[in-house]
Amino acid sequence: MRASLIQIAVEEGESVESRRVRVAALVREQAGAADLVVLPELWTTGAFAYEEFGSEAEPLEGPTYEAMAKAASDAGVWLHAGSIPERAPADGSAAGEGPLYNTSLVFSPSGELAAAYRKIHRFGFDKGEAVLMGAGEELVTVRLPGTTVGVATCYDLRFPELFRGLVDAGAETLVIPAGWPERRRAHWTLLAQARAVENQAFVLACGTAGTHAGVPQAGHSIVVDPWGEVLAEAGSGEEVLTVEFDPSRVATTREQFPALKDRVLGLRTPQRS
Ligand SMILES: O=C(O)CCC(=O)C(=O)O
Repeated sequence: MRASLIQIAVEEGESVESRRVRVAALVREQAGAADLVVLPELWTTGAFAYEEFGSEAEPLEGPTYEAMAKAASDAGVWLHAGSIPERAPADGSAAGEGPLYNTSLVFSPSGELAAAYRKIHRFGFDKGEAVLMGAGEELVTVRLPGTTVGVATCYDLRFPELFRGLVDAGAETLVIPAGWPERRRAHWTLLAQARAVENQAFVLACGTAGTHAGVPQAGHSIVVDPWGEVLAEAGSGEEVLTVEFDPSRVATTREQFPALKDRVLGLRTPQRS
């Protein structure tokens, strides 16, 4: 399987619509070069452009959905289109001013929506996404030819129990769009490798480049194999990182070093008297 992670530069000088057109062209360029294309988190606005989440929010099937569905089918690729600020319907049925979510979209090579994932762990503690957006509640996996993909978004990377849930649901390849800041780049690399090793899974983690809302982005998108080896890593600028990997290595790694079988579930904390 060949995957291309498109590490988009999110800078303030470019409008959302221009970036959408530019990114769709980058996806189309992957025709014949990749089976799976991955984009970063909230690349329309930037993950730290909190003021724009509301004004640039879209319904699930909004302009980014339309552009990415078409780009996926034009290129004939599976496309993890990163995430959008989704404005959910107000009453669950009609369009309106409902809550915001950080929602990832995955398209099949015919441009059908294969999965949507609302980010479960919201970043910002007492500000930003954590207060502006709602929390997703469901783990999401998608079956691709040759591998089951488990999806997670950015800050989710810090929560190993989410990934164990994905593994229990059959995930073999973990795809993580992000807008990770440069300030904590060491955590990004370390956590990507940790999630790969502990889950004996491929990790494809795609970040952004550039600076928006005053936050320099880490870039350094990374692909890690089930043994924890880094197969490919981007630099800090805009870049398409293409890698070839063999998804069957997940099964062989899990057979040859069957640590996942030794999990002890339901551990109890000691009672203190
Ligand atoms: O956990 C971090 O350090 C970064 C998380 C983040 O930027 C996000 O989830 O948008």
